[in-house]
Amino acid sequence: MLRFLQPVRGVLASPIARSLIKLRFSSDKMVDAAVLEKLEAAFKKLQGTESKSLLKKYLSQEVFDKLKTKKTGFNSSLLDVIQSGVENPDSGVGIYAPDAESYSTFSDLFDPIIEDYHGGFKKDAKHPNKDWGDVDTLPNVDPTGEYVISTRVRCGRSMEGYPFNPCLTEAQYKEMEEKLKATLDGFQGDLKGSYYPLAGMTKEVQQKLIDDHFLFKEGDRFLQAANACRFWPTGRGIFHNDAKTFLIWCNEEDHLRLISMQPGGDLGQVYRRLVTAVNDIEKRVPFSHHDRLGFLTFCPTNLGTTVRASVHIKVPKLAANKAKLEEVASKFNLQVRGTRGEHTEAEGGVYDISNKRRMGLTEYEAVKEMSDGILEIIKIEKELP
Ligand SMILES: Nc1ncnc2c1ncn2[C@@H]1O[C@H](COP(=O)(O)OP(=O)(O)OP(=O)(O)O)[C@@H](O)[C@H]1O
Repeated sequence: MLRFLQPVRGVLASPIARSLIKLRFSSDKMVDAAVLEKLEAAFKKLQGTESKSLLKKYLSQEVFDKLKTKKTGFNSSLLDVIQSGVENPDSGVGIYAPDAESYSTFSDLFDPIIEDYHGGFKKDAKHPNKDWGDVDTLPNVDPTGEYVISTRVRCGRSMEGYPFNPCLTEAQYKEMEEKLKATLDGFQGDLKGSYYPLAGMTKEVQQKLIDDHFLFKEGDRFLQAANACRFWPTGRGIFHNDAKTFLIWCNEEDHLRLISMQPGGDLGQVYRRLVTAVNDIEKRVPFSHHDRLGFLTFCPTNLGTTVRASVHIKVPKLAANKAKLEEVASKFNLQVRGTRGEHTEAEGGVYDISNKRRMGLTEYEAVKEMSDGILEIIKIEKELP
């Protein structure tokens, strides 16, 4: 520590040096001068943008000063948390947790963002226990098949004992992929399938899987700026059953994404399949869970249930008035995305509409929120002249 502080003694007048000296006796966990300098530059850059991100909204000078010298046991600093939002001022949120400890070390920034995003999950709130509810009670949201093109429910899981993307080593990526592969034989019946590593997959096959909405896209600038794409494509891949109705993404944004999807609006069937698969894999792989925050994920928007239930839906009358569509969606706590997912545009009038909140409610309630909202959206669409 002392050896490290000596070079800055000559510049005691600078705010960076003062912060370091102040913390010298209070904590072993403090960032080095180079990181602090980058952080100061990043904060200045963010202040100079018109960004509408939650990062910009909640990273006040006071919060910044309180957090800028801290780091976690994995050496993650505030820079690791905010760099994606700084690089991408068009981010909706703009922060990621490089490791689980970040949620507490940088709680002065995470907590208000979590509360804002998840509709009032306060810093003293506790996420409810996992509860998939009565899996036989969710409806087909569009029995006539006029509006809903496909339905998908996904959840994220982190393997216990591993940090998130920015802190993973190449060896850990490989190890995690092997661990997943070793469990996949356990799937029975229509969940049975094969694992396809990204390394070695032809570009044509990869692009077809992306175009068909089965596989994550490559080169996501938000994840790249968050330092989440190191050693790509090592340790990344996709498992799917023959019918491509049940899929697992390995080491994209989260360690695992478990996905159930199919054409049409039969949410009940999609949900039952996901619940069966998650219950099955949870018996074989231990997942990171936090007492207060629920299941842990890389992005704070996914904490808690981690569930995003979505439909691809065509509502031409509502789409002709995007403001109205957004108004209805927000009334039902829904999020509207483009056809290829977050940060994309609607193609041919097809929107991806999903539950926005994932914390402070159960898995069942999160999916029900989407279901109720979509039923209402279809009703409004039918009533419009
Ligand atoms: N209901 C749906 N039917 C078909 N494809 C869907 C549906 N919902 C999402 N997708 C597809 O899933 C892929 C991934 O989308 P996207 O990355 O937005 O969401 P995600 O996997 O839930 O993760 P995240 O919220 O972290 O971005 C995209 O190709 C998207 O079009």
